[in-house]
Amino acid sequence: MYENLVSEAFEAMKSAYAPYSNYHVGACVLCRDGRTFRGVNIENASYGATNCAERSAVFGAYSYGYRKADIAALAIVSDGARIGTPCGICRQVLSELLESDTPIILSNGKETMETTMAELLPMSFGMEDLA
Ligand SMILES: O=c1ccn([C@H]2C[C@H](O)[C@@H](CO)O2)c(=O)[nH]1
Ligand SMILES: [Zn+2]
Repeated sequence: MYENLVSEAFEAMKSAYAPYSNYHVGACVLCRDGRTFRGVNIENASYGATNCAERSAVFGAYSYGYRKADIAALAIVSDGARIGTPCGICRQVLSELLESDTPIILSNGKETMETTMAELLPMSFGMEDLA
């Protein structure tokens, strides 16, 4: 499943800007109307200013007016030795910007797995806690 989405994420990964870590990540959001939004990790000499690929991709979709109900799936791929999973900051951001059961496909080209935000960040903090 989601072979085309994973392929597009790998295509995006070629544009990753990662001169410090040399760890390249690509992501691709699939919207329910078929549109896709790519993202890559973009590093900075001020390391903390780095943006991850999955946040870049989801921010792209949101920038065109798509919201979590419009997002069908997210692929995140990397060139690491093992499958990369989203960092803590991305888990927090994605838990608000994706439905908890939206398929998230992770791959490093050798292995592929599917997960969800419900699995990646159980008991998450969100806007309902601010009521
Ligand atoms: O899920 C992840 C994990 C890490 N990175 C990026 C951030 C940084 O550029 C590099 C090393 O942490 O990988 C992502 O884009 N997504
Ligand atoms: Zn991240």
